[in-house]
Amino acid sequence: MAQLTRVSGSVGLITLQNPPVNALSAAVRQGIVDTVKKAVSDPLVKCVVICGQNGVFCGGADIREFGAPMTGPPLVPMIHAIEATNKPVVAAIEGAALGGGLELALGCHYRIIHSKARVGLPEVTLGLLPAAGGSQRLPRLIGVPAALELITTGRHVSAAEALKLGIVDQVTDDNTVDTTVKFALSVVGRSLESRRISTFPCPPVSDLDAVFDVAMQRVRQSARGAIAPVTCVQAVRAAATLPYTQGMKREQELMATLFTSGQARALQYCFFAQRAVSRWSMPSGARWDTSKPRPISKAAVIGLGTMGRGIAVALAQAGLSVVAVETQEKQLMDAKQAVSGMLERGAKRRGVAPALGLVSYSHNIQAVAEADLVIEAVFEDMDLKKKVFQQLSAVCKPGTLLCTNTSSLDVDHLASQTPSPELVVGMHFFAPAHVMKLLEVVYGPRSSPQAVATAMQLGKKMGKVSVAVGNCRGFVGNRMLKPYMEQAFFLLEEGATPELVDQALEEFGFAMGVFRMSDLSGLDVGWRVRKADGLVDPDATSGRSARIRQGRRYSPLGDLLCEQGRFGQKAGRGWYQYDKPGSRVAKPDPWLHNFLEQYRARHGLGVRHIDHQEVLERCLYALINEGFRILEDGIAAGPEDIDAIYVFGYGWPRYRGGPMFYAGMVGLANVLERLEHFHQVHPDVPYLQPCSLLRRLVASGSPPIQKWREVIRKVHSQL
Ligand SMILES: CCCCCCCC/C=C\C=C\CC(=O)SCCNC(=O)CCNC(=O)[C@H](O)C(C)(C)COP(=O)(O)OP(=O)(O)OC[C@H]1O[C@@H](n2cnc3c(N)ncnc32)[C@H](O)[C@@H]1OP(=O)(O)O
Repeated sequence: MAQLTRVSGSVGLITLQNPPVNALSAAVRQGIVDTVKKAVSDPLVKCVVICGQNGVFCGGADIREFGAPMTGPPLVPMIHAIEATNKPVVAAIEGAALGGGLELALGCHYRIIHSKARVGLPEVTLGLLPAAGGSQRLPRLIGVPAALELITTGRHVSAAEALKLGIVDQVTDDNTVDTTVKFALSVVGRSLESRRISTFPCPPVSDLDAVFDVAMQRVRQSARGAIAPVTCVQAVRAAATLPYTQGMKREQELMATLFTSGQARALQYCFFAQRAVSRWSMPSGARWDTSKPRPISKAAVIGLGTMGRGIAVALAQAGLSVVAVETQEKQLMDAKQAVSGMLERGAKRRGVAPALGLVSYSHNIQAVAEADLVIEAVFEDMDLKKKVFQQLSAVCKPGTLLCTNTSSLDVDHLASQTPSPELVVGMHFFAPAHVMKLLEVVYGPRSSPQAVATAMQLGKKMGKVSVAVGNCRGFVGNRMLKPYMEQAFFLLEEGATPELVDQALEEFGFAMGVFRMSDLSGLDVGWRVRKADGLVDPDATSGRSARIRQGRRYSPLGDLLCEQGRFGQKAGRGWYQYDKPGSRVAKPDPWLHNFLEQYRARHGLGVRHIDHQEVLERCLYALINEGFRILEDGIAAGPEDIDAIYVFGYGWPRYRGGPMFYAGMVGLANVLERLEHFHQVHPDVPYLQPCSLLRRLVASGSPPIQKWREVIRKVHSQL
């Protein structure tokens, strides 16, 4: 809806009304068309101000409407009509003017913005381009290079920067609507000829081809397979090289290709998934809206290795006072320096003062006595963590929330070391903890809803995408990673190379293939876990039995590399070779290829041709299958939780929506059929056996992902 009122005698004030962000739904667009017409034809109205209700100008097109057939008046002619009026129209921007919201403002003759508001054309993050004239007007207003950067990144711009770039005409600290009303009155009678951006020529650029070549190269490199950034460059090129009308035609053509693309659907799904995970629920029925978090002002971190340092930084940057504890003096001194450095660099980037004073350091665990919440981040060893939890129980004040940053150990077992297991949750950060967006909040069977609510709220405060998950080996992310990596190892046994597997996964859109990733994180990490699980058997050297452990197919390849000291990047060799330890440039290693050949010969393994399709199906479908098991087990409440975890923590390409969304896109029946095939070929690989929830979903007609929860609920009610 949009409402027209007359204020200050002769100003037609149009207020967009569609909470929470005044998105341009069909009703709002209709409202704008009607009120503009009315204001223009009202002789008492001399000028028009457009604003949004509740302190937000407009969050853009209503993303919820994208999946459905278009109704209501289209945006492009609506904005043209505003630009063409003979009465000045001024946008009063509070909160945000994003996407179609900024395009609407660019159709106005002037723009006044509040100093705390921001503007931007983030369509590219939704797999789209600014197709209500944004790609044609913005370059005409601020020049091609600046517009290219804003449109291809989707970056939000502060009011101050918007003024500097020339996007807005004035910044105010006062009441934006009052200021804009006065401004509108002051420009009544002035010619509007020079205020219609569509009539501007694009400011000339000296070497246009070079500018676009560089931009295209940049987006191709950083977008890794995403089509919208490339299309955005093409649209801006149209602005720079074509008359406005033809540029608009091109904008629409390009938008049409994006609008129906799977990538746009995936990215829009991610937008809502990111927000849906904050509405968490537990199998007990506890929920986000009925569980009240505790206030946390003082936190503590135990253990200042890489993870502990990052967590301390994340907490301090969120404004909490932090006690950082490390028992070893030398490690404590190193950590102090490292944490201060990270805080200083972060503050410089964000243009704020570093929160150095918020962190205090101690080698004595007694220092955490007054903390409201403690995050244990010591070495991944159950006995050590148990000891820390026992100490914490003795030291902390009553009611302190005890959290563990374990990546796979049993949170409930740790909880049992304390007299208040309801106050224990997992807070699984991802390295580097002050940078990575994902936080898995792990609840055990005894964790209280209040403890979960507190950890989730703290995650939000730290700017994380926090996902509440149940307690099981590896939780959600690492549990799904296991079958994925296992398939990659098996593919090497069957004839693939690390390069082939990684190339297939990187072309799919992963930032790094499984072997490069494994070299980066260190092969010894998994080796230690496998040893603890009793899987590593140094005596089993040849024959089929050497590749069977605990009754199922097993590849000892990773163990054999570790026995050679090939721990990955830090050792200068792993699945690849590196110029020196710590170098990041992975090169194919003839030693490794020779080693694989000898290994296959020793075990009598035939080599066959493996193509990218098989790599993707084996690795990804095994991972997805485990995702369905996780849903079936109630470890994740819905597919959005799994997808958010993979997109924000595991480098899954956002434009593919996450593993569960991807399964829906390729077709659940297809995934099931391929898993059945692979399981038939490899009956000794339980991870390839299709999960019963997947069968159930296919049997119920492969409903859209939004309906999976209904099927899952039915499955759970029958258990
Ligand atoms: C056939 C081919 C031709 C087709 C031609 C079509 C022509 C189309 C022309 C123009 C197209 C324009 C494209 C766009 O405008 S796309 C939208 C661009 N806008 C955005 O990307 C902004 C998205 N929103 C945000 O960034 C934030 O929400 C923000 C506005 C900054 C507010 O942030 P915050 O205060 O943190 O609040 P939340 O993010 O939690 O959001 C609150 C709730 O509002 C919902 N929301 C937000 N934006 C939208 C939107 N644009 N549409 C619908 N809903 C939106 C959000 O989901 C939250 O809801 P909930 O609490 O239920 O999760």
